[in-house]
Amino acid sequence: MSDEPSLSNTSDDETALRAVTMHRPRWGDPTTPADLPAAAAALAGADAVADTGVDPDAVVLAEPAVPEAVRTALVKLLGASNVSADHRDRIDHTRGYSTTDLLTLRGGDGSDAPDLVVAPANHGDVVRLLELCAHHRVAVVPFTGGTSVVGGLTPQRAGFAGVVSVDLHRLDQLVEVDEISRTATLQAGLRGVRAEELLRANGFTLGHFPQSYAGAGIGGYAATRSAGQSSAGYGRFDEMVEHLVLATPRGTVEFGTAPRSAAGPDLRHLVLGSEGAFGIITEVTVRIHPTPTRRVFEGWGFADFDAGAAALRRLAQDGPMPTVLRLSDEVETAINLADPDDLGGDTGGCLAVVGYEGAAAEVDRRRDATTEVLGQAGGTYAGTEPGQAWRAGRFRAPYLRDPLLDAGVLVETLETVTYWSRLAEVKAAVTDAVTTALADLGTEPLVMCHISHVYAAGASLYFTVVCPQTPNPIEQWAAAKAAANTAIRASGASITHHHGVGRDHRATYHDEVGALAVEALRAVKRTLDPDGVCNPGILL
Ligand SMILES: Cc1cc2nc3c(=O)[nH]c(=O)nc-3n(C[C@H](O)[C@H](O)[C@H](O)COP(=O)(O)OP(=O)(O)OC[C@H]3O[C@@H](n4cnc5c(N)ncnc54)[C@H](O)[C@@H]3O)c2cc1C
Repeated sequence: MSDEPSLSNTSDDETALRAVTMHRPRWGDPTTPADLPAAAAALAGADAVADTGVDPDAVVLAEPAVPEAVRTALVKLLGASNVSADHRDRIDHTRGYSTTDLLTLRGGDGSDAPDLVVAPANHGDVVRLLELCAHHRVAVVPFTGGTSVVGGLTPQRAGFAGVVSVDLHRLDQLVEVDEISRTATLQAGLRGVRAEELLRANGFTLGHFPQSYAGAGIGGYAATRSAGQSSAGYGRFDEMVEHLVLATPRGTVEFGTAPRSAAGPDLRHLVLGSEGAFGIITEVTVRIHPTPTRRVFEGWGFADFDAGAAALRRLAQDGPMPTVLRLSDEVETAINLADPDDLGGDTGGCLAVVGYEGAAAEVDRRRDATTEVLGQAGGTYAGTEPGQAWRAGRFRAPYLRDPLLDAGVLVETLETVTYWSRLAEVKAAVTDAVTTALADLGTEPLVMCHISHVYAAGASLYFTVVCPQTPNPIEQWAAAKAAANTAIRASGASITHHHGVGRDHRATYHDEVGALAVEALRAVKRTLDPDGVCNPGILL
């Protein structure tokens, strides 16, 4: 390699990030908002009117509907300071962080606000509050970081005596580190950033860094089968999980007794991805790794997306595997939203970001071997600067959505996963469907795509869509998303690789798995949650 790799501990990397308290409808640390990049203003169109939406404090909420007896019992169980009907608390637990969620709240609609926000201190509290809510038919929404983008925090209210959001932030302990087995037991309310801090103090990393890292947490990762940006090296979150503890209205169930077992089906996978529909995950034991002593992030250029995808496939199938492996298509390479200063810059072709983490000698060995494969596959080494720039900006990128929405730009993402043999077809079908749907509304979009999670058999596709807003951007996005869902299903891909099902994907998910499978899941729900109070309308 011509340039010396940097061992990075810069102030803007994941080791320096602090967990922040987010306030809907804006992202991240309120003291560090993003400015609208000058070049992005043009994306809004000539008629755009700047609008930051209704002040959240002015959003009108219904009187809390939970029966007084339930509220009194919750106060007795958790203490008055952990049972809140405060306006700001309710707003901050209203829906998630999809663009539709944000636009709905910006429009002054607080109709999905929970009646109460409660904060249990431990597993026993969670079991008891579930029993109580089941007895009184009050719907329960588990809340870890609140960053769901699929309507996972918007339960069905009809038929229930009220809705309680269970914020798990007090379950924030690193329970145990088993250095010999290299596992750690984490309470579910731990935010990802804090979990990493605690593990780092013990010489370990979890290696799970989703783009929502500033907000999301352990319970949410497990409940949604989250995938972090280092999935090539560390795996998806569901692949890291050894053991889970689930609180249900009928008591406690534990899943996972050994690293591999032939004792029937692997029941951990009933809970991973269950999105609160079967109960509340209170504790997760995960695999951990020694803190890396070397990190290198670099860029590779490819003539086009197909050439880049073929190179990634070679690595995924025959190795070696870097820790981070992602490929932007031509449009995303040219329009780099993660680096606002670079907006509009056109380097041509496609950029791949390749990252390595681990012990120094092992990183060097893996990097040399990967370099050889990528070179043979037609890649051009672009130095460490593009990789470092991506790493430095990756957790800032979500901040950009707020000024874009303020300026009248519609921006949203969607994702899917398919086999390598169908990847190009699925990419083209989704791009075409979204483009046609939005162009029909007079708002021709930019549709960008990248691969960020690879497997021997296939890869995920992640799309970012940007266009001027129409007067009704919620309906506008609904049209685009419906077209994308149809294209995804018609091309045989899955409705989601890592965002999950929630309410938004429920119908398409049921179509994907089939009626009998849905019936089987309903039977599980009936057993664990006979009154159906656990996140009703989510997943099932
Ligand atoms: C800007 C942005 C970037 C994102 N990037 C990524 C990414 O890179 N990778 C990725 O995988 N996802 C990403 N997401 C989606 C989201 O962050 C993930 O789904 C994440 O795993 C959710 O974690 P959370 O702690 O915020 O969960 P929450 O939003 O609190 O909950 C998610 C769902 O799980 C349920 N739930 C929460 N906690 C529990 C629990 N303890 N037990 C049972 N059910 C529970 C909730 O009721 C809800 O249905 C992104 C979202 C945003 C807004």
